[in-house]
Amino acid sequence: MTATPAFNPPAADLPGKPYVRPWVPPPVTNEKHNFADLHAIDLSLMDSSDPNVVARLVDTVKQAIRDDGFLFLENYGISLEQARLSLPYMYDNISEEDKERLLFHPDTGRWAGYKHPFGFKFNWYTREWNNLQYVPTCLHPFMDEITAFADYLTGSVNRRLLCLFSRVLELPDDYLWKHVQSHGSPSGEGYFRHALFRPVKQETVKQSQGLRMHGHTDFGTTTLLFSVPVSCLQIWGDDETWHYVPYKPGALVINIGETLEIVSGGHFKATRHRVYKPPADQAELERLSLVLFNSSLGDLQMTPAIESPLIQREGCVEYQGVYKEFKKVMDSGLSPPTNKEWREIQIANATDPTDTVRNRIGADQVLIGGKLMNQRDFMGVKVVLPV
Ligand SMILES: O=C(O)CCC(=O)C(=O)O
Ligand SMILES: [Fe+2]
Repeated sequence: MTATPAFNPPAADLPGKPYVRPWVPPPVTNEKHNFADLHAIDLSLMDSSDPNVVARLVDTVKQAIRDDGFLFLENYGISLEQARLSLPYMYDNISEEDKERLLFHPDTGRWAGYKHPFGFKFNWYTREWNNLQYVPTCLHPFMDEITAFADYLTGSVNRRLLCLFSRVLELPDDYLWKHVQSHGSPSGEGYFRHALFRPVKQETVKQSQGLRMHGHTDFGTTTLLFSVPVSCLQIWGDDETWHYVPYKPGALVINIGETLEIVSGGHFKATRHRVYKPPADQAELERLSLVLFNSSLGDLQMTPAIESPLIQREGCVEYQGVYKEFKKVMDSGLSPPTNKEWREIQIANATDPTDTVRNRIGADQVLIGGKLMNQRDFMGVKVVLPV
């Protein structure tokens, strides 16, 4: 096979573009305990002319998405320098007027816009890509780079990943890309996030018990996160405890979303993860977070791709979370929510870890086998997640 073209970003020094200093990675933690051991996938092996190399790659991917639902991706075509991880610092120049005008309103079922609790988040949806009016003015000079970057992540990296996942399901290479993934902007119906989190006040750490985002699974197809040195992302292991995701410079952390868990009939695992305070030696560091949340077509019925020879041969797998709960809904004769209904109701009802009213036993929480769980019901689907 011919080699996949590498990312070729627009120049960073075009006339009129403000200078942005390169990103200086903060120090890694000295903490060694309690880190997950994840599979690493070299995406460039997909282009190998040796069919055995490609077959081994598909096998490794199969194991990683069944075992962990999280994996590292390397050699995917973007170098660390090209990623321009400093661009989020441009939000330091956002005007007060833009902050207010572009404030996000999750009750719409979308996380679009700007949020400023402990640092900031800016989420890019189709509306933001298509209309500069919804983009902070201070970012306008960088639209070419930000768009090209998200386009490459979606159209090249995610497309190749979905090709590998289609092969695991023994379906045609473009199956997931054509029939499941949404298209139409650099993030399709999903979104791209720039975020920079400042050190959290002691009072907030106490209120949230160290949590920054509750245990959850992502709604979409795949999530692509840039690996960053400040360790906050944790995954729920088979041992039923939380483990930090280690730092792998330049790698992408890939996580499987609920849509793929359901489409694969539970063969892929939408792993539960959360955002927690970093180890003590990183408590005072800023944390960068660049993430592309890929989403499926909004009107996709969340059901397994029964034409998959893997599913036909081995049946569906009901060992965990969301697929199992969707199956209960289908077995009772009701039709499960569409993808859009499913993601929007969850976004509109999301709770913050500092919400001391909802985050209590008897409100959103229950004890199951001695473990504290969030238990909620969305459109007849029961969602039980470790806190
Ligand atoms: O910021 C991160 O590392 C991950 C956030 C996350 O899991 C999410 O927003 O779904
Ligand atoms: Fe997530």
